[in-house]
Amino acid sequence: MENAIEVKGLAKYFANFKAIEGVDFEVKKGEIFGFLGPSGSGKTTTIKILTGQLDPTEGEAFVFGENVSHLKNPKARKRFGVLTDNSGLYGRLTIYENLKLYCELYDLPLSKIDEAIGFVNLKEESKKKVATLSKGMTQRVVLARAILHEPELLFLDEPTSALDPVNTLHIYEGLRALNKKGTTIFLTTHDMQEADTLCNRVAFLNKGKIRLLDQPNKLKKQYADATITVELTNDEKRQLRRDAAGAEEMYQLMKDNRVVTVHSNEPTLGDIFVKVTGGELV
Ligand SMILES: Nc1ncnc2c1ncn2[C@@H]1O[C@H](COP(=O)(O)OP(=O)(O)OP(=O)(O)O)[C@@H](O)[C@H]1O
Repeated sequence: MENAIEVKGLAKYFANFKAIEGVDFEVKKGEIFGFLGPSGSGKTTTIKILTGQLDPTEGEAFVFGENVSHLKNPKARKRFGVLTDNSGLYGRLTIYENLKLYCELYDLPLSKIDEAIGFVNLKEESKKKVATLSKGMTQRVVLARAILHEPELLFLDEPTSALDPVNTLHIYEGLRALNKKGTTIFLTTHDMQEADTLCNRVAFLNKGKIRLLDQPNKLKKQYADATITVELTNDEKRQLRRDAAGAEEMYQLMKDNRVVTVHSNEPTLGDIFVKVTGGELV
């Protein structure tokens, strides 16, 4: 499968401070790839390099085979969409008018505006001025703008950080639909649940370095402990090992009709992150 993104030995120093160092990864076309890490781990710095907003100190990065140093050319940026916190919206214009400006810039039919506004669940607010919107609404307008031209690759920096649970789920649904239509998604988040729900593969970033990279399910299997928890009719919770002795005990408990529930002790991505990095996810 062709790669949408390739990163080799990437580093960014701010004076003597190493924001990221020795970062290597690839994102395949069609993937939703999660770049996960706590505040200050280097997620935004990486997105800024990948979208041509910052030059790396060392290493190389390619988007659709093109060195990102060429992305200063606006035409080259047409193939991707970006959602970061620097919104670039016009406060005195309405949501609709802001999106119309972008339609004109990208030479898109105005019908795309309604699609994008529906995507982010803002139909009723479309005539409101952006300056009057809440943080979560503004975040959704920025997302609408990022997907307006149905980019082949979408960079999302913490896309749901200001959203309520209902709109978060709405955005997840929309992102999955967009991905099904062919958009590759590079997503940064510190929300491990979000990453687990959306991503095909995740990279754990801590203090500027990638510590682990794989599919969420593989990681959970790899780090699962060898026990299951059985809840019994007398409210007792018993830990059974996944071996012959555990199977024997389970057989007996089931035969005696004492089993209420059985749970595998699978770790969350958050548990694995803390285990691997020794750090907290804040
Ligand atoms: N322009 C800059 N000058 C100096 N230091 C910077 C600059 N930009 C980022 N840094 C530092 O680099 C580190 C990584 O920052 P970055 O914004 O990439 O983190 P992040 O993982 O996106 O964090 P958050 O989740 O809080 O957005 C931080 O310690 C930050 O203070």
